[in-house]
Amino acid sequence: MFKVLTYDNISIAGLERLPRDRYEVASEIQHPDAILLRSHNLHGVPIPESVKAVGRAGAGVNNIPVAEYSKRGVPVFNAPGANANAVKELVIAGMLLAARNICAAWDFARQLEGDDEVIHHQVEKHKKQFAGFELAGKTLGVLGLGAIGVKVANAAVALGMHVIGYDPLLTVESAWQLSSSVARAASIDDLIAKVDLLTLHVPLNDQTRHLVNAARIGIMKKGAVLLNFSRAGIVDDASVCNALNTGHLTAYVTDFPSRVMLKHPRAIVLPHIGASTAEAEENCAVFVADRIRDFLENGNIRHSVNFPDVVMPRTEGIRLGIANENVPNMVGQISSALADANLNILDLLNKSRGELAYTLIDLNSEVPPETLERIRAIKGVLSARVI
Ligand SMILES: NC(=O)C1=CN([C@@H]2O[C@H](COP(=O)(O)OP(=O)(O)OC[C@H]3O[C@@H](n4cnc5c(N)ncnc54)[C@H](O)[C@@H]3O)[C@@H](O)[C@H]2O)C=CC1
Ligand SMILES: O=C(O)CCC(=O)C(=O)O
Repeated sequence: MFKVLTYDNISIAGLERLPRDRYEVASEIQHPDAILLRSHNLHGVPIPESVKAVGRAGAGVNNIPVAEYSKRGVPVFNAPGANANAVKELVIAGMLLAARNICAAWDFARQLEGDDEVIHHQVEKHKKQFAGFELAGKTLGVLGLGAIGVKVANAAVALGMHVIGYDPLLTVESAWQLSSSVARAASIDDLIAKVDLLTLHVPLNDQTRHLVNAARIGIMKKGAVLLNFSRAGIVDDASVCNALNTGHLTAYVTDFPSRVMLKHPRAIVLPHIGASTAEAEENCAVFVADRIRDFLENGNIRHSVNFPDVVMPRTEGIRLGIANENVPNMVGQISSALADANLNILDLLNKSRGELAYTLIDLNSEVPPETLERIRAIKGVLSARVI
């Protein structure tokens, strides 16, 4: 039996990918083989010795200390693109909420009193304060053209907007998906200086923390709208607050509320619901549960954020999965240990990614415990298990 510890609300469709006759899945469990989570913060949470894999049912992994798991030879999986459509739809909604002052107009309408004639009179008298602008013809800047950014850019083109994008690490896959109408900015500053609305779709990391700060807001057009459905921390909220106060920014729309933004009349703050649709929750949970299962049962790695993709079809025999540092002579030392135990290698696949590597080896017979311990003791081996 494999044990899977869950945090957060994981879609049942995903949990059902882990059959009950082979998996014990619970929110409280001792010695888990894997952790399945959404936004729960794992920073500072001790890593149980037993954990072999972590699955993030979503895109962002800034809630997971990936480097610490890497040192332990534990792959962290996510679900790239599985919730992108949900976020795209909320971003489009966010642009419309801001452009048409929908939140303030709704608040106004809900507090009206009196009979229909009075209400009608009040509506016609005051509606001018909620006059907005149309998205068609406006310029949208999309920072980060990954799974979400590409979908947002293409949808904005379909709405008649001019779209400019910036992503120095644009993948070939994203480039294929992106509308040819999307123009390319030369830099972040070039992008944000040109746009009427700016939407952020980058991960939170050391390069993107406070990427939108007072200096950058200063070069945005007066009256621009900022949308942040990426992460708190990418935007310096205090600077955005100042810009909203002076009118330099017309609106800030986000699903990452903070104290300074909560009650601000020009901020539209939502709970973190970008990915909260039945479809996205199911897509993410199914995607990542399948990856966790394939890793636990076959040692295969697909869509890990820290290890390379290593997938070998399962044949007869015993399989060894070894995570190691990407340094010379690892495979040589592992092979020697196996040869000394008189084990014959049927198949072997070794791949590296940055400082890490992963090796799958199919063998003709059982690995003696002392051989496994010898492999684990090789300098640079991070984890090794018989599968
Ligand atoms: N509000 C919500 O509920 C959700 C928020 N997110 C957030 O959105 C982020 C993006 O998600 P995806 O598009 O699925 O990820 P992705 O990995 O497909 O795309 C991210 C893109 O950002 C680019 N990028 C990285 N650093 C950059 C920089 N400094 N400047 C410009 N581009 C940069 C990358 O090259 C990549 O193309 C996630 O990391 C997560 O933080 C994701 C899903 C749901
Ligand atoms: O699970 C969620 O609702 C959070 C989604 C998210 O922020 C992500 O996938 O990065």
